[in-house]
Amino acid sequence: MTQQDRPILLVAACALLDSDGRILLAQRPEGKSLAGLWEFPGGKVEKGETPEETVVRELQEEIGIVTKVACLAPLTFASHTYDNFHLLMPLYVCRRYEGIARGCEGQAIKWVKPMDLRSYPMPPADEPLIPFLQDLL
Ligand SMILES: Nc1nc2c([nH]c(=O)n2[C@H]2C[C@H](O)[C@@H](COP(=O)(O)OP(=O)(O)OP(=O)(O)O)O2)c(=O)[nH]1
Repeated sequence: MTQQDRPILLVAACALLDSDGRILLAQRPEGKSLAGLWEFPGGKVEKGETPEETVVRELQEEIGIVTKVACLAPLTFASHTYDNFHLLMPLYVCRRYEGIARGCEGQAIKWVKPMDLRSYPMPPADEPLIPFLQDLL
């Protein structure tokens, strides 16, 4: 695939924080691309959605917590070329939400201290995001 043929894929993701300043990571399930890697909850921005609405929806669907657009603060973004698309992924931080996080789609989840983020293999697009979280927290 040449650079010209590669579409930009807009994915919105979120660093959900607990009161101890730990970050929620979710493990990508078997059968999906990048299976087994640890990611920030989120997903593709669907037609008619803002990225913030995507995050609110995905957090509810995947992690079972309820939050609001106003509770999301933009932190940074990932911009990374994969084989079949170029990923553009805004990363939000969310500290205010209701409910207890769980893997609603059977995926493993983990609350991780900022210092320990590098112990969890992440998609290549996510690597440059780690220092932003470590500086924030
Ligand atoms: N949610 C999320 N996706 C990420 C991260 N890093 C990263 O490269 N991605 C990629 C993986 C996927 O290609 C895409 C998110 O798509 P998705 O999660 O909505 O869809 P999906 O699992 O069905 O993905 P796919 O099997 O179609 O590739 O963004 C991340 O930290 N969080």
